Amino acid sequence: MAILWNPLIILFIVLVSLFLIRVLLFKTGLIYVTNKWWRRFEDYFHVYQFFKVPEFSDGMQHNQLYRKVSIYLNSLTSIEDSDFTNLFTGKKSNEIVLGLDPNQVIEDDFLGAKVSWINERKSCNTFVLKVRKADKRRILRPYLQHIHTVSDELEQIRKNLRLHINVKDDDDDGCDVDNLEKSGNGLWRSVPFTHPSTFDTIAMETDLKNRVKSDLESFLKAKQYYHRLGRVWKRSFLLYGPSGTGKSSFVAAMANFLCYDVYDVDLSRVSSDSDLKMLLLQTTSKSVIVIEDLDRFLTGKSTALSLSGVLNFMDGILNSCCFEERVMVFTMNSKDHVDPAILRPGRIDVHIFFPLCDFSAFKTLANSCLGLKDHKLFPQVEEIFQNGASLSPAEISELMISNRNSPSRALKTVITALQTDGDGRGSAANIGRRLGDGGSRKSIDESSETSGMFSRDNTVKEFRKLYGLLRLKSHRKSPSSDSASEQKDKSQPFDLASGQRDD
Ligand SMILES: Nc1ncnc2c1ncn2[C@@H]1O[C@H](COP(=O)(O)OP(=O)(O)OP(=O)(O)O)[C@@H](O)[C@H]1O
Ligand SMILES: [Mg+2]
Repeated sequence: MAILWNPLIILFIVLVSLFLIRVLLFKTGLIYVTNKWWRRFEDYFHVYQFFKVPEFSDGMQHNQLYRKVSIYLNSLTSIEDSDFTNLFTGKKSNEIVLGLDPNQVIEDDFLGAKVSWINERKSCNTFVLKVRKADKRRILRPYLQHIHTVSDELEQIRKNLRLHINVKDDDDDGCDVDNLEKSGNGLWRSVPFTHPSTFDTIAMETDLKNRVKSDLESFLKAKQYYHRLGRVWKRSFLLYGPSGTGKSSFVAAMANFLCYDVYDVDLSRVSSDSDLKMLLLQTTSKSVIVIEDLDRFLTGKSTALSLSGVLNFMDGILNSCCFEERVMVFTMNSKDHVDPAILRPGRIDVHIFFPLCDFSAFKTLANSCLGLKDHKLFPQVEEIFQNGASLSPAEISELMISNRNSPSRALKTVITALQTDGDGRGSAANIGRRLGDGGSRKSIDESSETSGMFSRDNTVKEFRKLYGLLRLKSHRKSPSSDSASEQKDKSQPFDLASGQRDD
């Protein structure tokens, strides 16, 4: 009998018992029952305060806080641990989302305090927040602020982006505008914006891409900064370069990155300057406003719009009234024949040149279109690029995509195309024939213009100059050489303006 009082034996029995209790609690689910009892027991020692968030106010106005709380609660992981909850299909076909059930209670932790919410469904739907009185003063305000922030972020992520296009009442060009959703008092029609382009899918110099991304990121956070400077919180970009170099895809990537709607202004459908103003007035914040091929429009014969109408659209007084949190993007094939007033410093914040394909862009395309990181034909391709031959990324990706079943054949086709093109870039007709009607080169003029830019001798120098990198470098080297205009540029995160201004 004395052996039972041996301390080692006692310790052994205690450990085994604890182990068995643990197994019993966790394997059977008794742990949940115990937790529940424990919480009920704890509740007896606390005083609680309740806050109601009704769906509607007394005047039957929608309570925005109710919507935000709902978004927030449905995103909590603790909803998965509830005794029961609703399952719904999400926006994507394979997505399943959790949703609170009527009268369901859900718990949350904030700054070390435990709070709970009841999804009350009576005559008026209400969320009831239960907070310990001892914690109320410390956590209530920051907790509600936290709910605001989280729900705003979630809304931004889940937002279904839309593409808005401007219409004329008497549209008779075959575009069935009646099937599109009306927006902005009927001047705009919209469709879901589902363009898959992202910054990852665009073949572009990495440094430049990162600069654009960080420019956009700092723009998103810069509301106070812009206001302190007395500037409207907007940013404008000029994307220019030969056809098929990714300008339109880049606009889509920007919109996807920012999670902004796109307003695509078709100037040929605008009948007067005041029409253009009305269009601008009816855009919403958090949007990218795009005018494509501005050079073509300005050098065209349209009499409906004046140059000053376009300039006012870009940065007129109207912008300061209703132009918060918007990004404007203009695309052009060339700046050459554009009125200098459009290009004057300060009119458009950032100028980005889109060059023809170089070897580095080629490798990005080979990776994305063919899944090739390296290939024995790459050195040959590199040599051809070094000799000055170039096609647009659109032309090269088209050749790769149509031969995607055989990467070697795809590369050989690209090599032949580059060799045929040579360093003259003059045979636009050939390329057009090679690529069929979809060939993206638009005119022989454009090709000769670009061959000048990328002549064999000064490719690298011109390339860097066009990206404005030389200027950025010199800024870094000589901060003391501040001219008035340089000072102005420093107020911007960066400026990729190139061409004459840099010379
Ligand atoms: N830099 C690039 N990276 C990846 N794909 C590209 C790039 N440039 C063009 N492409 C591809 O080529 C096609 C045409 O590109 P996009 O329409 O963006 O060119 P663009 O510069 O707007 O031409 P345009 O001046 O004729 O309007 C798209 O399918 C796009 O995916
Ligand atoms: Mg385009």
